[in-house]
Parts: sequence; structure tokens; C-alpha cells
Amino acid sequence: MSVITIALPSKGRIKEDTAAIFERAGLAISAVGNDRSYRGRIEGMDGVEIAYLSASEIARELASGAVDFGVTGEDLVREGMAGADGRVEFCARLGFGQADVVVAVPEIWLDVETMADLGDVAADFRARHGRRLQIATKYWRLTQQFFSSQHGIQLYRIVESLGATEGAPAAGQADIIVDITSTGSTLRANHLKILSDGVILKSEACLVRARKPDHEDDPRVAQIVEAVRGVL
Ligand SMILES: Nc1ncnc2c1ncn2[C@@H]1O[C@H](COP(=O)(O)OP(=O)(O)OP(=O)(O)O)[C@@H](O)[C@H]1O
Ligand SMILES: O=P(O)(O)OC[C@H]1O[C@H](OP(=O)(O)OP(=O)(O)O)[C@H](O)[C@@H]1O
Repeated sequence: MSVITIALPSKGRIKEDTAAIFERAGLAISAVGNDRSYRGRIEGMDGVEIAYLSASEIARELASGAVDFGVTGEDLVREGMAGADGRVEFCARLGFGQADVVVAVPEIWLDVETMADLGDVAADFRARHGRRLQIATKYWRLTQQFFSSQHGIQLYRIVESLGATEGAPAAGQADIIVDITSTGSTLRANHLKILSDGVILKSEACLVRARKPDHEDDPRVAQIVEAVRGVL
């Protein structure tokens, strides 16, 4: 019987809520080795290992199939792999870690309220400014899908941003942004507004399973999913 690995957040904003859900679900975790160990096991369940990783690492490990289950944000999973629904199953939405991935533009762009308006701006941008519309984001894949595939906007350039994305327009590094927002205060502080149809994804923490043929008749897999669903 192969080992089932569950990756849980080792730090960050979704760590504590994840631990609480597993506890409530009767999946009590004990550390393997000392207290600072990044490995654990579930009491009373043989052949199940817990691996503690960061939220973005969990998304990567689900993509590569290195882990069987992971708890992480839907945004990170969809950004981390093409065709996510074919490769992983979102088994449960856990009700915390909510954040929207949004398209936001400077508040002073008074005549830009929708993606269609933004498409018009992008089409004229080179003629007016001598370059393409620049979008600051760390969500490359979600941005390309939303702009190119969903809205048919092709004339833009993504500028990679690894932090303080909301500051990029004021700093002259980009014209608009794609980033996550929860309370909206960072957008407001940076004089940015969300387009009315600019919500790309409403994300939250999820229990995610890498689709593997072995899982189909493995009772431990069904047991883990049912235990978590049972306490939501
Ligand atoms: N206000 C917020 N800012 C950033 N992320 C948020 C926010 N609210 C919820 N999230 C979600 O939390 C998840 C990221 O968690 P967190 O930022 O704690 O990870 P992390 O430990 O910093 O991970 P990593 O180091 O891998 O980026 C994402 O799925 C994100 O959508
Ligand atoms: O809508 P709000 O409630 O203002 O939250 C959104 C902001 O919070 C996060 O940044 P954070 O400062 O947590 O840093 P991080 O991106 O490094 O986690 C995120 O990257 C946004 O900038």
C-alpha cells in the first residue's frame, strides 16, 4: 500500500485555520520527530503522511503529483497549472483564506469601467503612448487566460511583480494591475478601482486532490475527503 501524502501550510495566513479544520474533522496530527519537524502523521491512520510546506509550494507539489492532497488557495492552484480541473479535484472549499483576483486600474481613468472599455484603451495604447498597455502581476497564467481567451484582448504586456503590485502604476512600472484583494484597503490606498466585470477568480482555501488512478479504490482517500467535508 503506497503512502498518501497530505501537504498542509507550514506558515502564513491559512495555517491556523487549516490545522483547526483537520482537528475538528478528527484527523489529529502529531509531529514526527521534534516540534520543529516539517513532517507529521495522522493519529490512527496508517500510511498517511503530513508534509508542511508553504501555500505556493503546495500548489506546485499538487501540479507535479508529488503529494496526494494539499490545502492551499484556489488562486495558487489555478495559477500553477494549465487545465487544473483535469489534473486536480477541488474536494472542498474550506471557508477561509478568501481573496478575489481582480483587474484594477487607476481611479482617474474615469471612462474605464469594464473589460470592454479596457480593451478599447489597449487597442489605442500604442498609437497614443508608443508602447503596449502594461499589466503588473504575479498571476501570469490567470491574466493571460482572462485577457486573451475570455476577453479577446491581445495588445498588452505583463510586467512581473513579486510584491507591492498595487504600487506599480504610481511608480510608473505598469499602467494597471492584476492582484488579490480581500478588504479592498490596499487598492483604495493606491487609488485603484476594480473593473465592474474585472473579478477573475473568487478564491479561498480548498482541500485539493491530485488526480491519480490509485486513488479510486483507496479507502483512505475517501475517508480523508469525507472527514473534512463532514465538518464544513
Ligand atoms: N489579504 C490577502 N493577501 C494575500 N493572500 C491572501 C489574502 N487573503 C487570502 N489570501 C490567500 O492566502 C493564500 C496565500 O497564503 P499566504 O500569503 O499565507 O502564503 P505564504 O505562506 O505567504 O505562502 P508563500 O510563501 O508560498 O507565498 C493565497 O491563496 C491567497 O489567495
Ligand atoms: O484587500 P486587502 O485586504 O488590502 O488585502 C490585499 C493585499 O494583501 C496582500 O498583501 P500582504 O500585505 O498580506 O502581503 P503578501 O502579499 O506578501 O502576503 C495582497 O498581496 C494584497 O496586496
